[in-house]
Amino acid sequence: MSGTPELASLRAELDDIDRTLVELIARRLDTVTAVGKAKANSATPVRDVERERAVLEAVEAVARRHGVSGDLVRRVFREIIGHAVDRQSADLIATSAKTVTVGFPGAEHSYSHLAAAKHLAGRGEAAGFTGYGSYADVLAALETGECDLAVLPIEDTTAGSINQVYDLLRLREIAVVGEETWRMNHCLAAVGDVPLGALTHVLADPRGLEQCADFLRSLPAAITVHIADGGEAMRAVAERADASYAAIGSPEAADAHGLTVLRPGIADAEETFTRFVVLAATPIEVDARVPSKTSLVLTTRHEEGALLRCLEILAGSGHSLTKLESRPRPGRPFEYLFFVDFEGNVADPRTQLMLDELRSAALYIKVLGSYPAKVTRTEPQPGAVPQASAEALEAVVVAPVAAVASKKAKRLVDRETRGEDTLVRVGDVLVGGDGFVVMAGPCSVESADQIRATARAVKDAGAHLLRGGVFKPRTSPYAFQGLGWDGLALLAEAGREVGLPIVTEVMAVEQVQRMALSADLLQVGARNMQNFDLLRALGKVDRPVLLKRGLSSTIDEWLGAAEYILAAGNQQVILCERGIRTFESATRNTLDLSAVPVLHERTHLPVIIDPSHGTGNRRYVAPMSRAARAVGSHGLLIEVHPEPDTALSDADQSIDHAQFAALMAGLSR
Ligand SMILES: O=C(O)C(=O)C[C@]1(C(=O)O)C=C[C@@H](O)C=C1
Repeated sequence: MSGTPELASLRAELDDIDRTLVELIARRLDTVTAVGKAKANSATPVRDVERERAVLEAVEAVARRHGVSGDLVRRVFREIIGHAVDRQSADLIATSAKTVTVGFPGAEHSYSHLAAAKHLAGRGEAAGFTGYGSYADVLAALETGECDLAVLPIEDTTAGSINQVYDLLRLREIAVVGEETWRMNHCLAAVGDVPLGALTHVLADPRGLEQCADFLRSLPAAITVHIADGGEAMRAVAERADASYAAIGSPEAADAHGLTVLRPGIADAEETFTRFVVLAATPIEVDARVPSKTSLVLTTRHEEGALLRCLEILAGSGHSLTKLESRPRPGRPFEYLFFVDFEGNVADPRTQLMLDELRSAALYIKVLGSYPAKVTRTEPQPGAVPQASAEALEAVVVAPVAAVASKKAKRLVDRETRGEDTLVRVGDVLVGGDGFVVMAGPCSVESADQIRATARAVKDAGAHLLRGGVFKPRTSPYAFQGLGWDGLALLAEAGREVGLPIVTEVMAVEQVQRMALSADLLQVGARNMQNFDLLRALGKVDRPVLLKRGLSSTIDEWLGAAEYILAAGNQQVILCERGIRTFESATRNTLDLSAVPVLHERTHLPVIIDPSHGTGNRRYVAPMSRAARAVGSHGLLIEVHPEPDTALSDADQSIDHAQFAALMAGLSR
């Protein structure tokens, strides 16, 4: 150690003070843990904002009496109290004894790595950390089980939201299980104590460059070099060992690579925080006493004021919105989906009720998860969530969620839940309400020529959607099974050519995501009506679903199947009556047209009729189409083929182009 004996003795005294400070922090943490246990025994919420404010005011007053900056002491204590809340929350959440593996984007000592380490320290769990090359790579590691948790940056207070992460959250089957914040304290570091004027290159990640733009303008001679993250920039500068190269990153990364900090705190904004999401393969249950947030993805209905209605449901039920982010809705230019964060917990029956209401007001909802909140309002706002009474909280803790849910008599499909008719938008076509929509095309897509010819013919006759099977559930395994994905490409191309949205059957869970990319309406066939895994998977995509009635299903079973889709988040369901099995053998099935008025009474969902399967005989398709219209259905699904007698499937019930044109003319009479 360098310096005079006096300096050495003063430093020894400082070491002693620092040790005492840390020992006192440890003692405070022990007491905080005991306070947490006392709260757990008395159903008291973990967070007490009033108490925190009192603690901060008290320590600030002490600081002032000793001539110490009140602001400094407030900041230090905010960190300490934040950690106390983490500890108490973690004690209420079941954690495993094993070492948790955590994936993060970038190199060691990147901000994501630092935030991940901070988060795991807050949970009091042993962890191993692995850096990955991209956000998608981190999530792939989570999905394969290589990591238990993933930590990704999602927004920062100067450069805004990280869209790529929002898009991944929408697409992947992952849950948000936590959040973390990190104060970005960018510094400039190099291999030695070089004057700034001697620097020729500054390495940094794009967001770091954006956040330090003003500072960088003071180094006009230096070229900026984009690197994936600050940790990697520091590593590269250390490895290069060239004094004219500097890096922007955290002081922790500079330290770890033995670099000299040339300038600390170079970010333009005084305080830049980044918020990170913590992700896992499955959601967690958060104890009702832990201050929690819930994240979800939402698509609004095509009605005026639809977003406002959703926000009113949140606010009206006492759930404070903490973030609303809009992103483009894939496949729908200039339409948006919304990412919503609010203070609340899906384990709370009040939040469940609010979500049920939201589900029926929105078109599509995907709940990403509930998790202990880190970023909450510190000051109570006017109109903030009223503090729940002790009895109410006790009720939350005691009432098992399943018991509350099972008492619910109303379902999302029920008319009582939603008075207005649901309008389902398919491409630019609205199904439901007063409209009458005709979907027509071959039973199976057989060739490019066949589907193109029929697409043109049905369009010219006035059809609104093009149908065509590509995966065919046939009674015999030896019958034509459809052209598969190649067929879908032909159908999509034909639909595009004539300007009609397309509908086709999805048969398996694995097909759902891929099919949703090109089909405008996903059909569930009669044989799959109670394939609950398939229904749940369809509930998780933002694409409308055409749900055919099962061959031997009652109306109630059919609505139960639709409920699976709605309950999983997707409210865009059209029901399709296609005939049921009865003793009558004069027709292939018995077309139950009485289902239409029954359904109008019982559900808000649109219902259409398939007279082709319903009768199995082309002679009856036109009369039953007229009857379907008369009875109040919202549309038709009709099989049309250029040469029905040569059709590879359902030849008997297909009509040709001229017959379809006549049918359409007959409908308008
Ligand atoms: O006093 C409490 O209830 C505590 O749990 C302690 C403490 C703190 O660290 O001071 C922590 C969390 C609460 O929000 C308020 C204060």
